[in-house]
Amino acid sequence: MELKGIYVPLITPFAADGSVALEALEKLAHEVLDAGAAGLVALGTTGEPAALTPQERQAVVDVCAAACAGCGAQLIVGAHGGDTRSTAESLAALGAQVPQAAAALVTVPAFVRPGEAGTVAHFRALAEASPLPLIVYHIPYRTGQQLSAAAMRELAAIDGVVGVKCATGGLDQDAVELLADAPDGFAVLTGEDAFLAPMLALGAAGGILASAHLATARFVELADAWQAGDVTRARALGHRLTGLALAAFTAPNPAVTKGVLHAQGRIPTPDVRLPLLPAGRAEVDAALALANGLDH
Ligand SMILES: O=C(O)C1=N[C@H](C(=O)O)C[C@H](O)C1
Repeated sequence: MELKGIYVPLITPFAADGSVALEALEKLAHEVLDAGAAGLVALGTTGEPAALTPQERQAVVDVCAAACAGCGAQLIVGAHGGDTRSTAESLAALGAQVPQAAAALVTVPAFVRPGEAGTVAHFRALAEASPLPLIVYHIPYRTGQQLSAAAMRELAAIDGVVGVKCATGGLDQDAVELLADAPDGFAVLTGEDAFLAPMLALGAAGGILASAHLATARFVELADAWQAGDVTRARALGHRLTGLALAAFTAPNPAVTKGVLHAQGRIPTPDVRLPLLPAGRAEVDAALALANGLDH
């Protein structure tokens, strides 16, 4: 199993009555897969998993699993828990629900700040118990826990840990150090939309990117261009996509992406659930203009 390319962490569309719009989700899933995405991420940050009921989360995973199965794409599912025991329970439940999933995307424990050694011990315990391979979701501005390149190498050495999603707010020294000598069979994916191009240039395997909803084929083309070593094409495309990637994050994710998808008629409402608020008109219009200019 190789993790490579562009994975779209699907938003969760809501109907006007506030329920999850599963038909719209299914349509969106097919749209991004038809545009060349390597797979879907169900219940990523972008899917607002904390605001969904357990039943809604299950339904979202089922829709994404069916869409991936239909075209041989990879399914990655977010698994969340405040501690090791509850995260292991979530992973066991996921393994029973979608044993065919390529991996579970597991956040570094948030708020607790267990230190690097505690984080490694957490993933070692999870990997031993998990029915699914694990991708470490490293996002220190949400979790409060930094990871050095050395710690990421320790994680990469654990059997069953198959990759890391680096979302560190930029291109930092630890990612550069890790990619300079990337561990075999360990996928470094970026979760920092505006830094996709430089991360690919350094050898990242791909990305998990909310903004890839809005121009999926172009993001796929960018990843393919770097893989093929076509630097001229990759650089030009990377520059064009950077504007869209930045515009998609001018309000807390996924508000702008939902606003654009709604304006394009692809989801029934732009609604997000509290504590998120909908994006403003100006933010949506700016991203919409860029997305329409790139065509999805
Ligand atoms: O859904 C995800 O997973 C992503 N999370 C990041 C975040 O919102 O912090 C952004 C990235 O584009 C996808």
